[in-house]
Amino acid sequence: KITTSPKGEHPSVTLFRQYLRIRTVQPEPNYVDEVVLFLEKIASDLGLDCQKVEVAPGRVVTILTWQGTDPRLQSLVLNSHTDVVPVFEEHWSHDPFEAFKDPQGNIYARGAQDMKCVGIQYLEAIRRLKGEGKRLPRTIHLTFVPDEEIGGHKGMELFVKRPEFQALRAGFALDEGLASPTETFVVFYSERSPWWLRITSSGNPGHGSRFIENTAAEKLHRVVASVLEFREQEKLRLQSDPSLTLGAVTSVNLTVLQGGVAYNVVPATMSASFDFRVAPDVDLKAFEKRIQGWCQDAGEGVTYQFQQKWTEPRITATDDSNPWWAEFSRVCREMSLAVKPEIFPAATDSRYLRAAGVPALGFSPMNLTPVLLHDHNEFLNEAVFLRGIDIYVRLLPALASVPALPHER
Ligand SMILES: CSCC[C@H](NC(C)=O)C(=O)O
Ligand SMILES: [Zn+2]
Ligand SMILES: [Zn+2]
Repeated sequence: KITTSPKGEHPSVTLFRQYLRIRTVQPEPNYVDEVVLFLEKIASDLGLDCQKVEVAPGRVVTILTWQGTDPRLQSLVLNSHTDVVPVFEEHWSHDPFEAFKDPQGNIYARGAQDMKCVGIQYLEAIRRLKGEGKRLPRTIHLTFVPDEEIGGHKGMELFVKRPEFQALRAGFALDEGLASPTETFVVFYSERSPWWLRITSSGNPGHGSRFIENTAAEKLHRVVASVLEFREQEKLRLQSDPSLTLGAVTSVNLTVLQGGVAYNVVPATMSASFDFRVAPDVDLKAFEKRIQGWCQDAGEGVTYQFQQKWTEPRITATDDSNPWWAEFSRVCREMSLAVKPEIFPAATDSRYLRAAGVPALGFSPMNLTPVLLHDHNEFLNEAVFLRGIDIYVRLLPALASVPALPHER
């Protein structure tokens, strides 16, 4: 239920704190009982249409819609995910699901930055615009999706394949970005492709006291060395060129090692798992060949399998060839917001939207804020949160008024 504001608190902040108290925490987020009801209540308060699409059992996408005045035009999609990552409660100074606010206005909660703030900011901007009697040409759909934090496989990945998504006729989308510790805001126009792969090495087994030839461990060591050498090169490339950001290079980490049964038994197989994040300008076929080469060079019986392999990186143009970018950047200039376009270093649901043909920008309007997503003591200051609503109050009318594009005429 939505209560009245504590004395002196802005009602948008109160609503934000209520959303933060809903435990949509992975791995068992409660979507259906609480979030959907919470969003339905807001939809009815704001006079927005509300539909629910259950993309997988218990996995509901809730869509709130503000109809535009010109039904021929494609819509603006404002996406946010409703789930949050787990917490290590003992490392938090306050209960991460209490949304405690300190005297400086810092609101501590899991999801304060990632990304319950953005979901409420969209809604509160629309509340204000509707309150001013505004009508906008393009329809605005707010999509609240499940399971982003575990890859979106039972969330956005399924949703973009559904007829209900087609029916939204999305022309452009906003989705999450990252906080920025400086005055400058960051906006993300592409993402790196997650490639999660396990390299398995097989070799001769035998007694641990002997010099067994051609062991799984020796070959695994060789391939791991090749991967880590590549890692070092990319790290140096990033460090030596100040124009590059993390998202612009390919990173890799060795994250899991498996194998072995006993100290004195040389195992027949061992494996190493890697989290690669491939930059969007990389030729993916050639990159896979390179991985194949590292395996072959390590010796017979070294193979790889993908656990996750994204092969559809897309870039949303950040020049005036993209009318959505032109409007976005114009509003930022008018508001004197410094904005830096970057490639998102990790993966968000934007990748599914872009691959479905919808240009998308990742933008969470949080400057002067340390980057604490997935970290202990995640917080957002209420003044920064409220400023974000002001920013959407300017952005949404501009984006929802982009004139008919050539394919819409
Ligand atoms: C590949 S699906 C996992 C998604 C997750 N997203 C974030 C933002 O951490 C990641 O990049 O690891
Ligand atoms: Zn997120
Ligand atoms: Zn996250």
